Amino acid sequence: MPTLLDRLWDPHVVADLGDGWSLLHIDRVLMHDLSGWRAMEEMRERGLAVAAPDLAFATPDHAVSTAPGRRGDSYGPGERLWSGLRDGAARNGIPFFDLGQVGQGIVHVMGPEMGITLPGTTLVCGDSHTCTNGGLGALAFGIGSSELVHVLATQVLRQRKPRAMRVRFEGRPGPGVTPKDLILHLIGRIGADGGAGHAVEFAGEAIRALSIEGRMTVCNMAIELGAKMGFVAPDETTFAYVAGRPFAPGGAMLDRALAQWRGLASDADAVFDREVVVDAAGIVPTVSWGTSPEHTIAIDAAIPAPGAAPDAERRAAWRAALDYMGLTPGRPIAGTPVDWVFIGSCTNSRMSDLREAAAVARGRKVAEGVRAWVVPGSEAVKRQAEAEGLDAVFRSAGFEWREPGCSLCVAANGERVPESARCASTSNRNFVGRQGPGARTHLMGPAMAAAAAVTGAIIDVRRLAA
Ligand SMILES: CC(C)[C@H](C(=O)O)[C@@H](O)C(=O)O
Ligand code: SF4
Repeated sequence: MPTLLDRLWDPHVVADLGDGWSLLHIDRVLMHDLSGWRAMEEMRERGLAVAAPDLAFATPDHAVSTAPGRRGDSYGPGERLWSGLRDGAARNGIPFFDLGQVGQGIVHVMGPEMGITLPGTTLVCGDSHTCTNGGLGALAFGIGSSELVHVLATQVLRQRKPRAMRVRFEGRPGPGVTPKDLILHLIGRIGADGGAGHAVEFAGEAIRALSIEGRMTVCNMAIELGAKMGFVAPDETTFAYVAGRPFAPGGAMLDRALAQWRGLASDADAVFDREVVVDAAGIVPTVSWGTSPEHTIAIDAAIPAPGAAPDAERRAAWRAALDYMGLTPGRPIAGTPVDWVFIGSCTNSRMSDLREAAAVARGRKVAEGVRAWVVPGSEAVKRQAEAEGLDAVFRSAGFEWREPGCSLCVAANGERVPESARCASTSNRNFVGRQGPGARTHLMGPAMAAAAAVTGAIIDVRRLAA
């Protein structure tokens, strides 16, 4: 009767600490320039050694400039974080993927792409979107700074086993409906706390049909459901993705791994603490209108009125969100003009995302008065996109083609959407001030964001003539 959560969790339990707590072995640690740098500083101050440097990996992503020709010191305040991460990694014998090298990128993009993330592994990072790696069937989750120091020093971590939740996307979504729409729709339906206290297994026909990149987009936003962990059972699609990657096992090791990985699934009679079924065929392109990822609506819907909120608390939240976003209830969300477009972030900056956006941008022009950025998720994505000529497609349409990093997703590197400007964004959080003080964010998928760029407004990409 075990669930996939049991099969991922139980083999990693080093000790049962009672009351639902376990001491877990951690198989992989990823570090970025904000949390990773700080953890290694603390290790040094306390005279602690890294227990297993060969299981840890580091790359700068948050506080580095993404301007063409950037260097580690291009963004002044980030220079210390970039060099601190580099020096900390060197001191501890941890591989560091520097700017301009394959392996550099948003930490959740580079882990899977380098074969660091493997099915069945426990993987942690001092970053809430670590759940992205669950797209490969890993038990991956974000941890706090003291936990990160603990893992680096001991390779184990004290954790409470979450409850098991399954979301089944049944049926197949229609043309023009992307993984981002699946997850935005789900969060809109069950709320930003819909997965709180749970680990979410994403399943069903629509999930099985997704590429690994699509599964990562879905798992990326598990945290926006309040779940620290989200994952998909690995299958042949997963195994084909992993094989041949730089840090993935090969030869006889791969055969042994595959034999194990094939067992990573929930039993047919597994019992979940919570189960949600979604009709994927009924989902249309979805966008956010407010300041929480649960504030999402179908592209053909009207901006909601606070009076329609389910309770008093949310009525107040909706009112404040509409005010911040400068939107009028009752008006269609489609047709809302945008000033900025951001295609990037660990949600949607991989090859499939850029291909999807480029297909819309090809032969079109960014609307007048709109600034549109494409920020590839990693150096490898950037090189591949350039090899396919996607950078040229974007550039000739008037998009800016930039260097890999988090950039406008969180505005931690000096890049920001100006105050009051409205941005169509492929990222995962539309919080107040997230893309810059006073900036207004609308979450959507890459094709929808590209469509907003070329029309100057939020629009149903399916209405753009081919
Ligand atoms: C800065 C980092 C710790 C943070 C996170 O934990 O997610 C960031 O990546 C984000 O997306 O808000
Ligand atoms: S791209 Fe955005 S969500 Fe992802 S790690 Fe960077 S800041 Fe966090």
